[in-house]
Amino acid sequence: MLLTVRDLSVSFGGVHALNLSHFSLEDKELRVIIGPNGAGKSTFLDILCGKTKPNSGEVLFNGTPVLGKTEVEIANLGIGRKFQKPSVFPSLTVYENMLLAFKMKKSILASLFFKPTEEIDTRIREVAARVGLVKELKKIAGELSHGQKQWLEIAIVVLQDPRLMLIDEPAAGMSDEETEKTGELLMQLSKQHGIIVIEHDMKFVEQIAQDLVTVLVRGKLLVEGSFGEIRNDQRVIDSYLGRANVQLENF
Ligand SMILES: Nc1ncnc2c1ncn2[C@@H]1O[C@H](COP(=O)(O)OP(=O)(O)OP(=O)(O)O)[C@@H](O)[C@H]1O
Repeated sequence: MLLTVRDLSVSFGGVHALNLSHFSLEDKELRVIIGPNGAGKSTFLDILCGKTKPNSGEVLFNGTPVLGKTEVEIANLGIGRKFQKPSVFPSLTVYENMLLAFKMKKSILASLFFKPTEEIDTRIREVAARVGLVKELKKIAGELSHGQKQWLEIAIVVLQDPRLMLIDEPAAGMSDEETEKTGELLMQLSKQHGIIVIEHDMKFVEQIAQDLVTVLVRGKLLVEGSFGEIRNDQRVIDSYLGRANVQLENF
């Protein structure tokens, strides 16, 4: 198992945000987590990357305990996070943004004297090709389309070469074409990385859910199953698919 989670619990001001009895992910598995607003999906990813400290529980990443480690230590262990909100530097080029992914791995002093090597250049071009941004490398990131910005964010996570990528709503705000391209990209990436994706767009979930889908409701695991099982599960329909925040257009 790449990731094993037991009895993970966190509350904010007395409100249980997450109470997850178990969760596990295989190496190179692509898992989609769905659930209504406030179900604890982002909180779960926040705990996995060290942004939020749980009250109790256990998280083993490749056999190593994660809880208690800092965000940097967890990133160095091999867990990379892409947040929903774009965080690329808009005035830098795509290439420069990607270069920063290498600089940020170094100490402040070392980053001042950082010189891109041919190896780094090759790697940037290789990852840019994978996310479909080769022609945009010299473009200012602020001028990219919304979808391209999201792919740049994914590229930056990929450049850190994590064994596990945590991705929050990658298709939010994307056109149908961009959404489909993102799905193809994630499926490609899952050949090399374990991936956990949070998503509301059910058409997109259907495209990428090749393995299990996990449904969280009010901080708890409601059910796990294939996309087909989840879609027809009455408990999932009652607590999520029948509700307003799920994106079911064209579904
Ligand atoms: N930093 C925080 N302080 C206080 N309450 C929080 C904090 N983060 C999350 N919560 C609460 O914890 C619960 C779970 O929130 P979370 O954002 O994890 O849900 P979610 O499933 O990701 O929802 P959405 O689909 O809307 O993003 C909610 O009740 C939320 O208000």
